[in-house]
Amino acid sequence: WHGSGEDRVKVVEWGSGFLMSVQDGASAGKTLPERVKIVEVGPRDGLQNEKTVVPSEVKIHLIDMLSEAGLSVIEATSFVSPKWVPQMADQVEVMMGIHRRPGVSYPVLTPNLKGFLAAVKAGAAEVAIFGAASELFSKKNINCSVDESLQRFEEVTKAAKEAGVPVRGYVSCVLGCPYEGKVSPDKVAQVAKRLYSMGCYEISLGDTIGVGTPGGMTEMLQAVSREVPVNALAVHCHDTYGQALANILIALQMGISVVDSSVAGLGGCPYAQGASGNVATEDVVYMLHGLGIQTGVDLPKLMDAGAFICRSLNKKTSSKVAQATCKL
Ligand SMILES: CC(C)(COP(=O)([O-])OP(=O)([O-])OC[C@H]1O[C@@H](n2cnc3c(N)ncnc32)[C@H](O)[C@@H]1OP(=O)([O-])[O-])[C@@H](O)C(=O)NCCC(=O)NCCSC(=O)C[C@@](C)(O)CC(=O)[O-]
Repeated sequence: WHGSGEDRVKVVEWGSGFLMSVQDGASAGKTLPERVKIVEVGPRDGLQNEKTVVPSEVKIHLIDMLSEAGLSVIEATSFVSPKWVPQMADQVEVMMGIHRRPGVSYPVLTPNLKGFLAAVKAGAAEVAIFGAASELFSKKNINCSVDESLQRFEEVTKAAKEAGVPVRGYVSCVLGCPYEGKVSPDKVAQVAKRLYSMGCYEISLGDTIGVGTPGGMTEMLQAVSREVPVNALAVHCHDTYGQALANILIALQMGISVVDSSVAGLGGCPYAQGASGNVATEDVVYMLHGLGIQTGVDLPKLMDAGAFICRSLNKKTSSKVAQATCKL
């Protein structure tokens, strides 16, 4: 049971029965990971696009609820220019306010050395740099070409290495760009390789506008995995066209065991026209548990976090699982 009073509803994880047939069918003969690490990006990717200012206390409470729910990686905020992304301007308050649970990592986005230094000063113990496989998206998002961005990221990874801070790397627009259209898998592989070579321990491949389908996902992952070991890859799927879970299943079948998602399916990138929210964490957890894959996440507690942020933002959840089981 989950919630209280009239809102109390029964959450049943139907997963194992239904998804066994998926295992018997689509995944037949393919080994799925026993455990998946979920990287919760709701407080950053989810909230960066909100039009009205979300109070820092709400962000802090959300992050604390997510860590209570068992998520081991929660992307907390961004150290980017407040002129570019005003919603993340309270990054220091957020980093200072959260109750850090042992064993939980709270990475933050840092586009350049200035952001990295500010993040470390605010207590960040892990950072993420974010590049793109599309020139026009790179220009719109971080105001420089892909090559220029990689030079900036070299400065960040060098400083991070000296400070002993792990760095995660993102590649955006891996399955399509809102400004350039189709993106070549080879370009994605080149950018991923550069980020990995400069010391990123994990490369998250972002379908920023959620246009990819399983065929494109397979082709792109084949190209990238020729350059970067599969165990250093993650997928980051937006769900604009409803393809995210299918694409994630493909990634799992190809040996990837790190999945980014956003509670209640919040989000979208302010510099990617048409980008909708990330795949909902609730839906990813439901699918993974149904496949018998461990996540360490308590689904009812996660749904409480989703209900909390939806109430605070006065919006409906995008999670199908939450819609099916709650009166949101
Ligand atoms: C990268 C910049 C800063 C370049 O922006 P710029 O204007 O080219 O930077 P600049 O170096 O010329 O500096 C201009 C001003 O910004 C300041 N500045 C410079 N750096 C920083 C910093 N780190 N923190 C705070 N302030 C900064 C700097 O001090 C200066 O201040 P002023 O003198 O005008 O007062 C800007 O374009 C920016 O902040 N972009 C961030 C965009 C962003 O956050 N996008 C969303 C995240 S990406 C995403 O969502 C995709 C992802 C990761 O989720 C994966 C996926 O879905 O694909």
